[in-house]
Amino acid sequence: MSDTSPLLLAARGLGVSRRGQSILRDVSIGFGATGSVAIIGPNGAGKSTLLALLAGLEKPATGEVRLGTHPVADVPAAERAQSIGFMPQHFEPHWDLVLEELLGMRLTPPRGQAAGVWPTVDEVIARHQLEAFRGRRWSTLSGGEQARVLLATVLATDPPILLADEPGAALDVRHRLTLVEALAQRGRTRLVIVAMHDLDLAFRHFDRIVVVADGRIAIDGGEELIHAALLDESFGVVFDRIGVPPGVMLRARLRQQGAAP
Ligand SMILES: Nc1ncnc2c1ncn2[C@@H]1O[C@H](COP(=O)(O)OP(=O)(O)OP(=O)(O)O)[C@@H](O)[C@H]1O
Repeated sequence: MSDTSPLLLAARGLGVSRRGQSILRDVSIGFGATGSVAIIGPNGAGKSTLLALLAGLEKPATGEVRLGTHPVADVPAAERAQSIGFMPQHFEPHWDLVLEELLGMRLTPPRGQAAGVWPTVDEVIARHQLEAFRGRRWSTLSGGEQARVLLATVLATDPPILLADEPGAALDVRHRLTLVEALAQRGRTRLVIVAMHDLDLAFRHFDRIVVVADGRIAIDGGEELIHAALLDESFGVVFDRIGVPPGVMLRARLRQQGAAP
């Protein structure tokens, strides 16, 4: 997408191989300081790997990720954690703490930083409507409840960049919609990059859609991509575009089911 503003996060020529298999190949992509970006693509396409590289949590075999003007690998971990909030697909804390303790640990500012700008545990609990879980141990929360808590902890410090790996996967329809709307809204003032499988929500709510397929960026653009034939090809299905004013919705069919009824 054409944008002349400086990039906040940029990847150039990323390549990753695991067990002799190429997982990402020559991936280059840049993101400005604001925007909501949905990363979509079939299972195993490389979405999580790309997010982990962008977060500086993994190192590529080739290429580089830059956070502002610095290679992300050179940014000290504490500073990186301040700049990039990362919500992984799976998270298990080292200790099975109760929510209040978990938030307390997360909300301790790094040494030398004033505590005043950080929200308190009570503020975060109130903001994200987590009162019912305050005294509950992590292991006793359902998958959807854990996802909500995780997001609250990641957002607590208001990082300029939020990377989230399928944050809505375990959420019921209302919570998923609430979450996606909140992430899209956040993209107006911050950079939000979300790997997700719900194409309908991606196209309806996000500014930019990046399709990763077979370790490459297959398409990168705006909502007009919903009409791209490459979308069908990337997912290996046939999409029917169904008019639902003001836009269209995708309904997938398996290719071997033949032509349209
Ligand atoms: N540690 C690992 N060792 C070997 N292969 C790996 C490892 N991590 C990931 N892979 C492989 O890399 C490929 C990309 O994985 P990745 O998790 O990035 O895909 P994804 O697009 O996020 O998939 P999904 O939608 O299923 O979450 C997959 O084939 C996966 O099996």
